[in-house]
Amino acid sequence: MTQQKNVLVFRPLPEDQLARLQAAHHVTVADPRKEPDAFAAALATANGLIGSSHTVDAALLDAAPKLEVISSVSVGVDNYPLAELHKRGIVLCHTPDVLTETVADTVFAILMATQRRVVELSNLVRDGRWNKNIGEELFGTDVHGKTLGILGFGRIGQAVARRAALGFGMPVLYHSRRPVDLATQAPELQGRATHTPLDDLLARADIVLAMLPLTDATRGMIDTAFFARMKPGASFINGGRGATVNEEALLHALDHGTLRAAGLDVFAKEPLPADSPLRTHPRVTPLPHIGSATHETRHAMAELATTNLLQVLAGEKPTAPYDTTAA
Ligand SMILES: NC(=O)c1ccc[n+]([C@@H]2O[C@H](COP(=O)([O-])OP(=O)(O)OC[C@H]3O[C@@H](n4cnc5c(N)ncnc54)[C@H](O)[C@@H]3O)[C@@H](O)[C@H]2O)c1
Ligand SMILES: O=C(O)[C@H](O)CO
Repeated sequence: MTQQKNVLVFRPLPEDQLARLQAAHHVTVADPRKEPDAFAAALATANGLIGSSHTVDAALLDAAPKLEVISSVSVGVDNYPLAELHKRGIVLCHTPDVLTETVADTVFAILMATQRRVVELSNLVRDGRWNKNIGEELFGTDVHGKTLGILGFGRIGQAVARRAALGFGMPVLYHSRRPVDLATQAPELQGRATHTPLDDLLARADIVLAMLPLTDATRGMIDTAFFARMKPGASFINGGRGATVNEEALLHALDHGTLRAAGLDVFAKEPLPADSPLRTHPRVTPLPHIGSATHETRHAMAELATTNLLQVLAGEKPTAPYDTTAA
């Protein structure tokens, strides 16, 4: 039997996963947004943290001197100070793979909605403004057969590429630091996805998808020069992290450049501030960070995060550790 430890749950967990933790450990549930004092008190004795969407910094770690593991209910790890965790020997775990296909579905939904103006035209019907056959000023742009350029050709980027190439006959170009070995990683994309220098990708893609993690290298990477190099009339989709994009540059490209439209699931600041022009821009389809937000997938993420936490607290190797030395 594992020694009982102190676990701090900082975002709601499904009941069955909470019960798994409670069966093995002393568990405190305290959301820092709602119960900052209870959260701070539990932090002082916590051996394990589990949750998501909360920025962990060195000061928080100082207040958690017994911490052995943080189990994030997310695949992205940009909320965590990786070097600090490594220095302090705190294990970080995350939830890759279980959300890949769902996020790829969401990205494809935004892509389709953006190209075919689905939300805008649905609102026209809902608002009682459908009083004649729509004319070409409201036509969309084809998806099938168009060229998709992907930055961030990892698990989710490749899952989107499969939908695009195999389902919609779209040639896929991808840019990454090194070519992906399609023969071993994604054989079905051989001959359908091509490693392409960034300039070339931007000049040729009809739709550019960013599916990047937020790192020092990717923060603000999608800037004025990036949009200026995109093919005139192309669209931009972001399913990765908002802060990889300079949002002023994006707005400028929409209003004064040649960007046709943008579909965004993520923003530099979330929830999107009420005064953000991206909220109401006629050629932006904004979504409230719903990439993985299905009942099945959110449960699978919570289950994997719970398993990771229990494994580390039992002295075992977790199913999905994150390498805190990785750049
Ligand atoms: N919108 C959502 O709800 C949602 C859901 C899940 C994940 N995400 C985001 O998507 C990201 C990707 O998830 P994943 O599971 O595919 O991760 P992954 O690690 O499998 O893929 C990320 C890819 O980006 C590449 N990359 C990193 N830095 C780069 C750079 N500077 N230039 C070019 N390529 C670079 C990596 O080599 C890797 O191939 C996550 O880190 C997260 O931020 C968003
Ligand atoms: O990284 C992730 O898993 C998603 O963005 C949800 O936070």
